[in-house]
Formats: sequence, C-alpha cells, structure tokens
Amino acid sequence: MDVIFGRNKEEHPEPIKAEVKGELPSWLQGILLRNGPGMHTVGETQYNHWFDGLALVHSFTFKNGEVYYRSKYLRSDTYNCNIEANRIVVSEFGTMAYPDPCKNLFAKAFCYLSHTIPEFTDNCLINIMKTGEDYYATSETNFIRKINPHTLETLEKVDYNKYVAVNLATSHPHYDSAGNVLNMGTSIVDKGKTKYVIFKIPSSVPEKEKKKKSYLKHLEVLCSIPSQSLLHPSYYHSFGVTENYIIFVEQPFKLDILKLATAYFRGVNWASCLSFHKEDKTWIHLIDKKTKKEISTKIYTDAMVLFHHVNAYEEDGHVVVDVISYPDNSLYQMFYLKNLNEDLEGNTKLTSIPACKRFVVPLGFDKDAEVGTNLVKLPSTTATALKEKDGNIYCQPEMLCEGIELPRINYDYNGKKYRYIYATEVQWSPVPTKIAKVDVLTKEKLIWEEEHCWPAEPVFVPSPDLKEEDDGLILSSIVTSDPRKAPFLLILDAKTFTETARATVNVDLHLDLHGVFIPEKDLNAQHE
Ligand SMILES: CC(C)=CCC/C(C)=C/C=C/C(C)=C/C=C/C(C)=C/C=C/C=C(C)/C=C/C=C(C)/C=C/C1=C(C)CCCC1(C)C
Ligand SMILES: [Fe+2]
Repeated sequence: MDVIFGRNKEEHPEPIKAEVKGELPSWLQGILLRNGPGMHTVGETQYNHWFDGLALVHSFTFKNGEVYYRSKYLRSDTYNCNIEANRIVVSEFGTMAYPDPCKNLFAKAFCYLSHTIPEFTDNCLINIMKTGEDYYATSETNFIRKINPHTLETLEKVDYNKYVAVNLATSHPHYDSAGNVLNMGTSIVDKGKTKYVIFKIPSSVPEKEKKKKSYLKHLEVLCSIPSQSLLHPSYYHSFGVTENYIIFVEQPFKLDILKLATAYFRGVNWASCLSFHKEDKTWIHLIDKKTKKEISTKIYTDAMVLFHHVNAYEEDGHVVVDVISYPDNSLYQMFYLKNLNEDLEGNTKLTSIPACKRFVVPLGFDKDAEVGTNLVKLPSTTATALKEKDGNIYCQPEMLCEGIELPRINYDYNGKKYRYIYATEVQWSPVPTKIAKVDVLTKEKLIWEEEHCWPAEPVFVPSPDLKEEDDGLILSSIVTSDPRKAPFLLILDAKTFTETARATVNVDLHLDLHGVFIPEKDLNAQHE
C-alpha cells in the first residue's frame, strides 16, 4: 500500500510518447490535465496525511492519434521552501510544520536565503480550474497557482483574498454555459462575521485589459450566507447548482475557529480542529440566483459528511440534489498515511462507505399542508420531505448506489436532469478497483475492472456529434499495484463501457485526485 500512496514519485517534464493500443477517434484532440499529491517525504520529514502531499500535475496530450505523457511538481512557494530546506517547513492541513530557524545551521542559512516561508501553503494539489483562458492548480486555501497547460510550468501565485474576503475556497468550482466560474469560500477571520461567500469570475474581460487578462480582478460577489455558528463554520468541499438555484449543504462537520487559532502553539495539526457533530442537523440551503437570497423555508436532513456533489436539477417544482455522503468523518481519518500504510486486510477498512444519495426539496408546496405530510410529489423517487410543525422541512434521501466516489457527469448536463454518473468504485477499503457507470433512472450499473488496476476519477469527454447524454469517451489514468504491469491511460466508450484504446506509459504514475479535459479548441497556442 505505501508503495502506491506514500512513495515519492519522479517528475517527467519532457513529453513521453505512450504506446497506444486500439483505435483513438480522430476527434479526440486536447489535453487531460490532472492534479494530486506526489511527494510525502522531504529529507527526513514526512507528511501525516495523503491530502498533504506536494502537488504533482500531470497530463496526457492527444495529438493526431498519438498520446504524450508529462508530469511536473508544482513549483509552489511551499515546494521551493521545502526542497531548499530539505525538510517540511510549511504546514499543510494534516501536518503542522515548525520552521524554527535556530534548530540547525542549515535551516538558518535557508531562512537568510529566501526570507519568505509562506504563511499559508500554496501547495495546490486537488484540482484544476479554468478562468477565461487561464488554468490554475487549486486547493482549499486562499491561494491558487496559474500553470501552463502545455508545459505544466508553474506561473503566478494568486491570492483570492485580494479580490474577495475568503480564507478558504473550494477546489470544485462550477461553470455556466458561457464559461463563467461560480465558486464558494469561507470568511473566518472577520470576528463575529463568519460567513460563506458565493462569487463569480467572468470568462471574459474588457478588450482593453486583454493583455493583462486578470479575470480574477473582475471577480464579483453574488451573495453571502452567515454561518449558523460564528465559531464553528462548516467544512465543505463542493456545492451544487441548478438553473435557478445554488445549493449549499451546511454539514455538521465543522471547523473550530478557537482551536485553529491556537493549533500552532498547542503543537497539533489543523485537521484536529475539524470535528463531526453527529447530534447536529445538516442544513440544505437553496439560494435563488436571481434574487441572490436564500429561500425562506428551513430545510434539513440527518447528520452526514459529504465531499462531492454529483449533480442537481429542478423538476416539477422540486430541486433534486445528488451527493456522495458518509455517515461520519472516518474517511478523512483513514487517509492518514499511517492508516494507509497498514496491511489492506488489517485496519485499512472503510468503516463508513460512500453512498450516492438523492435529496429532493419541494419548492412551491401547499403552505396549508398538514404536519407530517410528505411534500415530494415526484413519482420517480422514494426520497421524502416531511413538513414539521415549526414549518421546517425534514428530508430523507433515496439511495441511488453504494460504494462510489470521485463522481463525474457529462458536464453539459450540469444543473439539468441527467441520467449517468461515472465514478470510481470502492468496496471496504480506500482502494479504487473499478470504474462504474451508474444509470440513476434504472439503477443499472456498467463496470470496468482489471487485475492490479487502480483507476482514477473517470473524466467524460463528449463526442462532437453528441446526441445522447452518454455519447462520448471516458478517460481514466490507471495506476497498477503490480510492478510488472505498466500503468496506462484507459479510454472507454462511455455508452457501452467497452475499451476503445489504452495508452501505456512506462513511468511511476501517481494516484491523483481531480482534473479537466481541455479540448484542442480551448488551447491557447501562444502558451506552447
Ligand atoms: C484513493 C483514491 C484516489 C480513490 C479511492 C476512492 C475514494 C474513497 C476516494 C475519495 C476521495 C475523496 C473523498 C477525496 C477528497 C479530497 C479532499 C476532501 C481533499 C481536501 C484537501 C484539503 C486541503 C488540502 C486543505 C488545506 C487547507 C489548509 C492548509 C487551510 C489552512 C487555513 C487557512 C488558509 C486559513 C486559516 C485557517 C486554516 C488554518 C484552516
Ligand atoms: Fe474533490
């Protein structure tokens, strides 16, 4: 296990030609750009958590039937300082670092040299975000790092905080059909005003500013939602959108601001300031995009932990919200390297497995309905929403599917009624062993699997003559647990889930988190 999760991976900044088996359709031209942790040991020091690892960006470039692989460590300030000091000097969420300059001569010299140990990490290891023509590596802090999608070179560091008052922001933004970015962040330092902020980054800027092209300069706050508890804002990793609403799930998995403020002095990591309150409720907030106000009805469900929204849409006066949820926060705990390094059969068992659940919120229901009435009138679901005597609505979900994570959809259907989820499948361990296509209508599943193969998040690429939702390809990079079997990029026909092609590369591919496919037409040639 530690071989795959915790071993440092080498970077391959020069393109490596992959060996293609099968027939790549001629329209598949562009770059699959992905991000994830690649290095967990620096000198003699080690990160505690898998989500702490130094960002290793990698790409598969499709050009005229050929595939090229590249990978490069994000040259974040965090990376540079750590490498220079030959130890971890910048804290990550799961690892508190103490860059005491008096500790040894070497570290002292290093501090004189570079002066700046970043206060907060810019190790953006989770996802890739597109703003206008720019691509950024993202994490959940206030920093994002621009990258060149062709060469994977690291460009400027951008501080969200310069444009919007947030200290944390998600790495899962949404995009509208014009390419405008919609994202959310939390403001925690303004005492007594802890709030969640929803903002928009436009996809184009006035012509005269084209040269500087700072889309973030034109960031616009849409609205903010006060936190239920000023000292305990909820943690969230993604959110949902429909045509008319933004969906924010305020879960009882919360940051404790007082604990955060004292963590450094207490010698504990920031992750220890995050806790699950199983006796609390999970609040589902619907924000009307037009009025920029929350709908007045209070909607809740039982305590749960969620990282990934799958999709959401409106149907006949209801909002349907599909998410991957857990009964508790044990997943976060399990990703500590000490847990991942244990024998698979031993402790590394998921004590709570991910489940894809559908919540249905009624919009324009009869206000005189009796207490206890189920307000959901959609025949297609067993999800319920009960009216309570204080006027609140209590939602109970429908189970769509168990054991899937890292969900993707055909993004043309984002915010709209849809039918298919593509995801990695896990069983009772944190090891992805299959790729699943789930039909949410029939609950039928198609599976791809192969011995010793650990598939990454499957990315859907629509075919140019798309007629049906699943006309397209699935791209998933496959890490192998058998050193004799080379890793590869798998290309599946999304409709049938049969293999179209595979592109094998003889490198130490890393297990990653998220990424994007950039079609040729969106690639700015001047970057090359
Ligand atoms: C093994 C695989 C690939 C598949 C198996 C299938 C499966 C079960 C997949 C499940 C995948 C999931 C659920 C992935 C989830 C990834 C997350 C939640 C990453 C979060 C990172 C959050 C990070 C890095 C957050 C860093 C935040 C920091 C450092 C914040 C610092 C701070 C700032 C900036 C302001 C002041 C406060 C604070 C100290 C909190
Ligand atoms: Fe994620």
